[in-house]
Amino acid sequence: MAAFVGSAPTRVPAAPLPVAVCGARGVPAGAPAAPSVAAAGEWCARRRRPPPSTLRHSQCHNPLSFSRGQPSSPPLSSSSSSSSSLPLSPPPSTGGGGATLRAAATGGGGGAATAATGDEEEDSPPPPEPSFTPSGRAITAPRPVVLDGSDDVRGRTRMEVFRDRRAAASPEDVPTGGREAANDWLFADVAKINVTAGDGGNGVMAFRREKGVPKGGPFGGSGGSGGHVLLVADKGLNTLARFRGRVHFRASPGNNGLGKGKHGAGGADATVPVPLGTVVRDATSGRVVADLSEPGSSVRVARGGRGGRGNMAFKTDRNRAPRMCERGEAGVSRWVKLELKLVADAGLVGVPNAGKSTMLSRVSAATPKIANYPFTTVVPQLGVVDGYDGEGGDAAGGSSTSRSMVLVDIPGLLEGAHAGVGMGTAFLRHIERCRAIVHVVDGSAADPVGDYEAICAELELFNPRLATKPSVVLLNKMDLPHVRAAWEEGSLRDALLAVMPHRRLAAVSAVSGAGVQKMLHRLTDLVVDARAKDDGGEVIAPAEYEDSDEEELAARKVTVQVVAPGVFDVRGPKVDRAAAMTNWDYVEAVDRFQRVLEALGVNRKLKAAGASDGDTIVVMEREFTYYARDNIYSAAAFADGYTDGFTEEGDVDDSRRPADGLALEYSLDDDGEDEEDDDDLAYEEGDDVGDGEGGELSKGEGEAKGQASDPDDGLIIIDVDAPDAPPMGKK
Ligand SMILES: Nc1nc2c(ncn2[C@@H]2O[C@H](COP(=O)(O)OP(=O)(O)OP(=O)(O)O)[C@@H](O)[C@H]2O)c(=O)[nH]1
Ligand SMILES: [Mg+2]
Repeated sequence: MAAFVGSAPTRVPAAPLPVAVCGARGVPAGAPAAPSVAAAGEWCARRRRPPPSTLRHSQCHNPLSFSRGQPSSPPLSSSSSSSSSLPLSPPPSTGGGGATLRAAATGGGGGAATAATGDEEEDSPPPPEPSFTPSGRAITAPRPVVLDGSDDVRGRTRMEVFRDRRAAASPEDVPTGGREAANDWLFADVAKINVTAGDGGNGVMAFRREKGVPKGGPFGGSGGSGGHVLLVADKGLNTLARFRGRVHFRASPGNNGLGKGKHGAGGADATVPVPLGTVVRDATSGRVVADLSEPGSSVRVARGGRGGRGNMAFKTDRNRAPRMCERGEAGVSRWVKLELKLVADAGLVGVPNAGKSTMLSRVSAATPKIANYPFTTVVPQLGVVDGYDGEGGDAAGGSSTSRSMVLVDIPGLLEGAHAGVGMGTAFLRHIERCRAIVHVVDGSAADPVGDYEAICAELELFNPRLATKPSVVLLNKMDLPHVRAAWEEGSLRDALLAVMPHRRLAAVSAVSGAGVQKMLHRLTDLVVDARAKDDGGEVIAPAEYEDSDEEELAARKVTVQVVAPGVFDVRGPKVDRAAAMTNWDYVEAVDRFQRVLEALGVNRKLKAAGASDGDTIVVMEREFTYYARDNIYSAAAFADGYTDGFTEEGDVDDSRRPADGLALEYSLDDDGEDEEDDDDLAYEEGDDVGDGEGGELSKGEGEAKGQASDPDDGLIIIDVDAPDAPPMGKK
C-alpha cells in the first residue's frame, strides 16, 4: 500500500496557493433569500382562480381598511365610517369637481399619494385581477394606508411612519414622552450574535525524574478542554434586546497541562440566557440549530476545543516513552441568528386601529398604548388574563387545565404582510406559537368583512397552518350606535358568518366591556382544549444538531486538489483539525499526523490523483514531501477497513491490534529503547519540568494557579514500573 510520508514541515508562503473550491473552505452558501413581495405575487399568480361567489364586499371606503377590489370613490367628506377624529385624512375621492387625493395603488411600491382629476382617473390602469389564497380567499392588489392625505405607509419604515404620526398627532394623542416612545423600539425579536468557544489547553511532554526512580516514564499532562457556549431558554426574558448591546460571547479556554502528570483544568462554559421561544439558526446556512421553547432547554452552539494530550496519554505497550504532545484544539467560533417567537395562548390580530390594544388592556393588566391612529402598537405586547372564574394559576407554560392565559397583541397588519409589508412577517411570526387566534374586527370600518377576510388571507399566506388554528372573531366597537344598529339589523352578522369557517363570533365593546366576559369564557375553553391537544407550540424540528452523524461524515470529508504540477492541496475539517493540533516540534507527532491522513483516506486519494515521490503536499499551509512506499503498519492497520488497528485519531489501538504483531515493528522503531536514559531525563526530583514548548514551569506552579489537581503528589505509581509491564525496548 502506498503511504504518504512527510518531511519536516515548512511554512508555505501565503501568496502563491490558489484557493481550491472544496467543501471545507469554499465560500459558504448564503442564507436562503427572504420571501419578497414579487415572489409572493408570482405565487399568487400561479394560484389564480376564478372569484368565488362570496366576494360581495367589493367596496371599501375606509382608508385604514383593506380593500377587496379596486376601491370605489366616495365624495370627499369627513363622513369616514370610522369613529376617527384624529389626523386621518378623509377617504379618497375621484368624483365631483373639487381637487381630490388618490393614493397610488402600486403593488408594494410605496408611491406617495398624488393629486388626480377626473380625466386622470380615466387614464389610470385597470384594476388588477385578484389572486387567491390556497383556500380560495381573494387577495387584491395592496392598497396604501393613508395617514394624512399625502402620506403612504407602504415602502416606508415603521419608524418613519411613527415619526410622522407623532408629528401630526396632538400632544394628548401621544400620551407618552419621547424617551418612552423610543423605548418601544427596544423590543427586539431578532438578533445575530457571535459565539466563540474556548480553545483547548496544550498538552505537555515531560518525563518523570525523581531520585531513586530511574526511567520514570512519560509524565506530561494533557491540556483542559475549552468551555462551550450554550444558549439556555429563560422564562424571565421577553425580548432579545440585550443582544443589541452585546454581540460577542466567549467561553474560557482550557488550561495547559503541566509536568508531574498534571492535567490542565477545563475552561468554564459560557451560558447565554435567551427568551423562551427562541429559534436558533446558523447564520451562514440558515439551518435551524434549535428551537428553545421549553423552560430550561439549552443548546450548545459552539463546542470548546479539545485539550491537547500530553505525552502520558500516548504511552502504549509499544511506545513506553513517547516524545510528543498535542496542541489544544481551537474552539468553534460562529455566528448564529436568534429569532424570537413569543409563546402565548392567543394572539390578537386585526387591521390597524381595530381595537386590539384596547381589548388587551380591558382583559389583562397590560397597559399598551391606545390611540386613534394606525400603528399605535409597534411591538407585540403580552398580557396575562386571570382565569375568568377566579381559578387563577399559571398562564402559558403552566398547568394545561389552568384557565389563565397569556394574550399577545400583535401590531396592526397590512395587506401584503405575509410578504413583509409593514414588517408583517416580523409580527406574523409571533402568531405561529399561539394556540388560538382572536380576530379583532372594527365594526365601525367601512368593510369589516373585507378586513377580516384580508387578515385571514395574510395569515394563511404566511403559514397555511395558521388557517387551521382555532379562532374567535370579535366584532368590536359595539358601543357605537351605528355599529350596534348594523349588528342588530343582522346583515353584518350574517355577512361575517358567511365567510367564517366557524360560528365563534362575538359582538363586543373593548371600551365599555360589553360582551367581553362571555367572549373570554369561550376563548378560554378553546385555549384549554388546544393545550390538552398540545396544539400551538409549533416547535421547529431542528434539521440537525451539531455532532450528528451527518456532521461527522462531513467532517471526515477530504478533498485533494492539484493546484500546480506536483503540488497537491489537501483539505477537510478533520485533516485541518489534526494539522492544527499537531505539535510539529516532535517527530512522533508528525508520524502520528501521517496516520491520521491514512485513516482519513488521504493517501488513497493522493495516489488516485497521481501523486508520486517527491511531490509537494500542502495541508493547512504546511508543506510535506510525498513518498509512495509500502507502509508496514498502515498495511496491517487498514487491512480490514482503514481504521482497524488504529484509533480514529491515528494512535495505535491496543485493543484491536492484530495478534500476530504485524503492526508492532513500527512504534518503537527509532528511539524506543532505553529512552529514559537520555540526558534530558537526568534531573532530580524538584527540578523544573519542561512544558513541552520550550518554556519552564517551576514546581508547584500548577497548584498555585489552581490549574491541576495532584492529590498524591510524589506518590504516583507509574504504569511503566508495574510488575506486569513488559520490558521496554524494541520487540
Ligand atoms: N368606541 C369605541 N372605540 C374603540 C373601541 N375599541 C377601541 N376603540 C378605539 O379605537 C382606537 C384604536 O384603538 P387601539 O386599541 O389603539 O387599536 P389597535 O388595533 O391596537 O391599533 P394598532 O395598534 O394601530 O394596530 C382608539 O381610539 C380606541 O379608543 C370600542 O370598543 N369602542
Ligand atoms: Mg394597538
